Amino acid sequence: MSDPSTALPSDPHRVTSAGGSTRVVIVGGGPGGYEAALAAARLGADTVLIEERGVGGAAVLTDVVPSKTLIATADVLDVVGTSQELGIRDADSGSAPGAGTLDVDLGAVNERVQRLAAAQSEDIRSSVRDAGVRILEGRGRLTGPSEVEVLDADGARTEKLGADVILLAVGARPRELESAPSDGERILSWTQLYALDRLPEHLIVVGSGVTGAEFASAYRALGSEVTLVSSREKVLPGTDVDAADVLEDAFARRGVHVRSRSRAASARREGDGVVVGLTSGEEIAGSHVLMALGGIPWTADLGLEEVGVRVKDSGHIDTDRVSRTSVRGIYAAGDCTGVYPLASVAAMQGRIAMHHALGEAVSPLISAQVSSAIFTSPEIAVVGVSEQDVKDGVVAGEVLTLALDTNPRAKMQGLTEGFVKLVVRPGSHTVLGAVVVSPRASELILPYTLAVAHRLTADQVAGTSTVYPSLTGSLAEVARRATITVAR
Ligand SMILES: Cc1cc2nc3c(=O)[nH]c(=O)nc-3n(C[C@H](O)[C@H](O)[C@H](O)COP(=O)(O)OP(=O)(O)OC[C@H]3O[C@@H](n4cnc5c(N)ncnc54)[C@H](O)[C@@H]3O)c2cc1C
Ligand SMILES: NC(=O)c1ccc[n+]([C@@H]2O[C@H](COP(=O)([O-])OP(=O)(O)OC[C@H]3O[C@@H](n4cnc5c(N)ncnc54)[C@H](O)[C@@H]3O)[C@@H](O)[C@H]2O)c1
Repeated sequence: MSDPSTALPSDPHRVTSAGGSTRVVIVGGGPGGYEAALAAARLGADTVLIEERGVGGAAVLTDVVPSKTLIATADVLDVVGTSQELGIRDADSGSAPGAGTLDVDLGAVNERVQRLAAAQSEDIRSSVRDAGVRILEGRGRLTGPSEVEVLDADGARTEKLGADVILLAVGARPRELESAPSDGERILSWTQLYALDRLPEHLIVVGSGVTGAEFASAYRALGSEVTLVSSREKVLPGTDVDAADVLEDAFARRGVHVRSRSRAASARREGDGVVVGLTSGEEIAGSHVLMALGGIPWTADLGLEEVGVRVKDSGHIDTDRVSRTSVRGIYAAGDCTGVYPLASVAAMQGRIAMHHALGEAVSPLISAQVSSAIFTSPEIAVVGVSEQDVKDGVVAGEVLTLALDTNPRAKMQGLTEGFVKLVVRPGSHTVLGAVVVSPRASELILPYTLAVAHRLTADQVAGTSTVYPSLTGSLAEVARRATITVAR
């Protein structure tokens, strides 16, 4: 997909209601839906948001907010657990502090997680309502190209809404294996983890995508024994290979057992624990298993086929870069489109849809400018063109990497893991992409995201003042080296 950078005019053929303001109906109240609702209301549309489970969506209630809140606790323990070199000792034993000497009250952690998620959901509900959006509880379903019905929990229709513009932002749910049905106690999906009140003794995590890697990292830091069942050669398929290597080393150092090239075939309860069967016939015993096999879009019973909205084989709704579906007036955003399953992208797609539908000029989604982070220890953040794109000949680029252990601040903080990688265009040295692997990489990636979005050159990044000592010094330093090396 190529990404034009110029703004597109709004759809000149878009439908508007006769007379009054445009009627917008949004199905799904996650980031795709609620950000769209806020945008539509601000643009003067008569806006209704239909949500079945809770405003904020899975992002706020079960996915992003809960996982990152849990990880906040895990991060503290990870720092403490690697603080021996900094001279920190356990007061009683004098030994290195860590999982063995510190206790985690998982009940308290999860109580905090759930409180925060509920509060965040309520905050969003209030801002959406205050913006003038009507919020309806129930399940939305298309009954025509400009009509949506609302069903209650028993499937009875409570309302039928006419719409000039419809946005579908229904998200996705965890994929399950039939031979490993979750029971909410020991065989768990990621949405069920927060009901645990005691730390699993031995958590088996199946799936080494972003979700599996984040939970494996977090639960190990919290003190569980962790086995990660990875179907691939390396963890985090599709991520920068050097970053995946750093994470595998970090897992090894922290005692996460990675079972690479292993596929789970089943999971069952046995006694006080679980047994995960691999396709090889081998079995792994643990106290709990987390199935992290990716998501399935909630598109099956949405009336899409009847109305003619084109759906891919995967169940995702087919959209273009301004979030239009194949049916005029119907837009889609977020995980149900499968474009880039991130909360930040869902929100962007939702806003873009509303701006387009309501007559504002819009910039289409530019995937090459999307930054994302994996919240493991250390974190991995990426933006733009990857080294793999360069190797595959998709883009001409030069790649420079600088290990973080040369950075003075990293030395002071005792950081040994991580690096900064920059991809620049040969000749112009325009910054095309970057990877940062370090604590708080999710924060450190922003200067590179700005550089990619605004086509800054490595010289401009290198010439920007950085604080001494700071990890950002390495962001400028690798850019400096890029200009010298590439110029040669
Ligand atoms: C464990 C985990 C951690 C993640 N961490 C991050 C992260 O750190 N950063 C990041 O950017 N992304 C993260 N993601 C991805 C992020 O959660 C999703 O990309 C995001 O939730 C997508 O937003 P959405 O609006 O498309 O859907 P959702 O957040 O899934 O919301 C969709 C809503 O629609 C509702 N709905 C569904 N069908 C109907 C219907 N028929 N009628 C009414 N309502 C309906 C659902 O109840 C749901 O509330 C994470 C994902 C997981 C699984
Ligand atoms: N920090 C973040 O931004 C964040 C965090 C979590 C998820 N997400 C988003 O959610 C999306 C989905 O991530 P995910 O990790 O949930 O799903 P995924 O589809 O990326 O990964 C699932 C993994 O499970 C493996 N798998 C499938 N069946 C298996 C089996 N039987 N045995 C062993 N392994 C098996 C797959 O090969 C795959 O590698 C990501 O692309 C990401 O955008 C983002």
